[in-house]
Amino acid sequence: MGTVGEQTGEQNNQQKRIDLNDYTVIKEGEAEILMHAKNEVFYNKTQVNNRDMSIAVLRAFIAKRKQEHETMVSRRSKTVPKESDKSISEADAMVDSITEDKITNGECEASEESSRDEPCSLSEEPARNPEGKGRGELKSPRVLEALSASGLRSLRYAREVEGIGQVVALDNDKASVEACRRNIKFNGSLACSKVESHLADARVYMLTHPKEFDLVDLDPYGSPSVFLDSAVQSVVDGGMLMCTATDMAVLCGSNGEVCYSKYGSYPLRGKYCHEMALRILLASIESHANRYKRYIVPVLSVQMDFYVRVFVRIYTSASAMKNTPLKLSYVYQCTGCDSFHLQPLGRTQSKNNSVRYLPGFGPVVSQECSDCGKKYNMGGPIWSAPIHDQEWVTSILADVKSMKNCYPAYDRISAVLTTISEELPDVPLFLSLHNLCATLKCTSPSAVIFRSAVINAGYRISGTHVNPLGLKTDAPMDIIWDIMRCWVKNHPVKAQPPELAGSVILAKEPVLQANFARAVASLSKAQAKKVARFLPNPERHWGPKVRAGRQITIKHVSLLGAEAVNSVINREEESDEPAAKRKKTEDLTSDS
Ligand SMILES: C[S@@+](CC[C@H](N)C(=O)[O-])C[C@H]1O[C@@H](n2cnc3c(N)ncnc32)[C@H](O)[C@@H]1O
Ligand SMILES: [Zn+2]
Repeated sequence: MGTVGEQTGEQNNQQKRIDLNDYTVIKEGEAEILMHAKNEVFYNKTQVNNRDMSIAVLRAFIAKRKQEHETMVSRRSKTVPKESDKSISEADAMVDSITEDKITNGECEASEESSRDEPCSLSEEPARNPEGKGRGELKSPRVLEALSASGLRSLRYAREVEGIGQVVALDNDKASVEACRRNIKFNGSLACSKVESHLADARVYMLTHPKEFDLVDLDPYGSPSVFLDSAVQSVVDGGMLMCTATDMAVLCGSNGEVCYSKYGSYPLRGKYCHEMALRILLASIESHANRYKRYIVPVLSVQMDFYVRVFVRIYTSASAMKNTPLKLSYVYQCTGCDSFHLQPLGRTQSKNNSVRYLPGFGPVVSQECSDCGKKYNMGGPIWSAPIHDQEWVTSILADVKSMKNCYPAYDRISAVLTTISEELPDVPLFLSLHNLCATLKCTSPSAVIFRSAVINAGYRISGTHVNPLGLKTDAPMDIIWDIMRCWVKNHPVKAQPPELAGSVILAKEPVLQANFARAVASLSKAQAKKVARFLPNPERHWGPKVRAGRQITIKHVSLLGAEAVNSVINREEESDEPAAKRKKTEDLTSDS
C-alpha cells in the first residue's frame, strides 16, 4: 500500500507521511477507515448492527422532519395572512431552532490539528450550514456524534444518508481524534466537506452548544449516564437523541444499587430484564429532560447483541411534561412465582373540562402474592408507556427492505424490526412460558397452544424482539395461572412440597376454563410467513470489545450472555423439551 498525507499538529504542523502498510483498511457500508495494527482506537465490527439501525432511523427522521415541515408550511400559508409573514410564529421559531449558528466551514485542513497541549475543548467554531438560507426554510439536519472514536459512524452518516447536513464528531482521546481526521481525509472530498472532528469532552461541548443539533448520537463504552444531562440539552426541539448502553449487567440487576446510582431506577432480575433495561434507560433520559422542561417521545427501542439502544425525540413543553408520571411505573415482582404487576406513579382526574394531576393509587398488590403467597420485590421506576412508535417502525422497515443492499447487516436489522413491528405496543414487559412451567414443574405447552388459550380467553398476545421465548400479553396474572392450572390438569405433575410456589398455585381451582383450541392469530405474522426473526451470530466471539489499547484479559460476562442468547435463538418455540432443562439454558440468556 502507498502513503497518505497527514498533519498531526505536532512539530509545527509538519506534513507527515503515513505508511499505509501499518494499517488495515476496513470498509463498512460506504465508509472506509484505517485501523492501525495496535488497538489504539476503538472499533468493533459487531456494532455494524447498531450503525445500520441508526442509519435506518436517521433516514426516517429526515423524511419525517421534511413531512412535518411541509405540513407546518401549508398550515401557515392557509391560516396566516401574507403581511404577517415577517412575524415569527411558533412554527418559524421551531424551524429556526433546527439550525442555529456554529457549523463548520467544512475545510478539512483547517481542523486537522490536535496539538498535545490542546485543551479538551475546541476553539474551532463551525460555520453556517450552506443549505439553510432563509427563515422558515428547512435546513439540512446537523448531527453530533459525541463519542466518535475512529469516526466510522459519522463517515457512514455523511456518505450514506441523503439530505444530511454537517456531522460533528467528538472524542476526548487524542489518538481517536487523529484517527478520525485521517479517516475523514481517506474518505475523500464529500467526507471532508461534511464531517469535522474535534478533540473535546462531549459533556462540555454539549452543554456549551444547547439546542444546536438535530441529532445527538451517544455510543459510549458501558453506561451513557454521565452524558445524558448535557445531551438532552443539546438537541433542538423535535430533534432526536440516539443512545446506546452496554452496561447490561448493571441494567439487568446484577448490582441494583449501582443501577440506581447511575439511572435512578432499581432493576429486577427477571426474564424480562433486557426489556426492563430499555425502560430504565428511557425513564432516566426522561428524568434528565424534565429538568429543562423537556420530554421524550420514543420512536424505537432495541435490545441487540450485548446492548440496548434507544431512539427518542425531544420536545420542550412545561405542560406536556406534567404527563411524565403517567408514563412511569414501579414493578412488583413476586419472589416465589415471578408474577409481576405495574404500579403507575401518577394518574389524572378530569373535572369541569380541566385535568388534575395526582399521585397514583396504590399499592396495586397486597403484601403477599395473591397467586403463591410469597413476598414481592419492587423495582423501577421504569418507562411504562410505549417504547416504539409503530408508524415509524413500519416505515423504517419498509425503507430498509427497499434499500436492502445499502445495509451490510440487512438480515439482522430487518429481523429485529419485523419482530418489533409485531410487539403489542401497550404491554410493558413479558412472560416466559418456560419460566411459568419451571414454577409449576410441568411440561411446557407449545407457544401456539398457550397463545391460543390466551386469545380464546379474550386477551391479546405477541412475541418480543428481546427474547425468542418471551410473550407479551394484556391478560392479568390470575388468568395466566388459570390457563396453566387447566394445562396441568391434562398434563399432571409429580407431587411437590406444599410450601413451594408452584404447589400453592396448583392447589387452587381455576376460575377460567381454558380453551386450548388453536386460534387463528396464534402464530405471529412473521412465523406464518416463515420470516426469520432471531438470527444466530455470524461468527464466534460476536460481542462487546475492550476499550481501545487494552488487551483482552478478562472474560466478558456479557459475551457469555450474547452467545448464550444465540444458543436458544431459532429454537422451535413449540419444542417439547422439558421446562426444567430449558430453564437452565434460559438462565444464561438473562445474564449479561
Ligand atoms: C465505544 S467508542 C465509540 C464508538 C463509535 N461510536 C463507533 O460507532 O465506532 C466510545 C468513545 O468515546 C470516547 N469518550 C469517552 N469519554 C468521552 C468524553 N467524555 N468525551 C468525548 N469522548 C469520550 C472514547 O475515547 C471512545 O473513543
Ligand atoms: Zn407469587
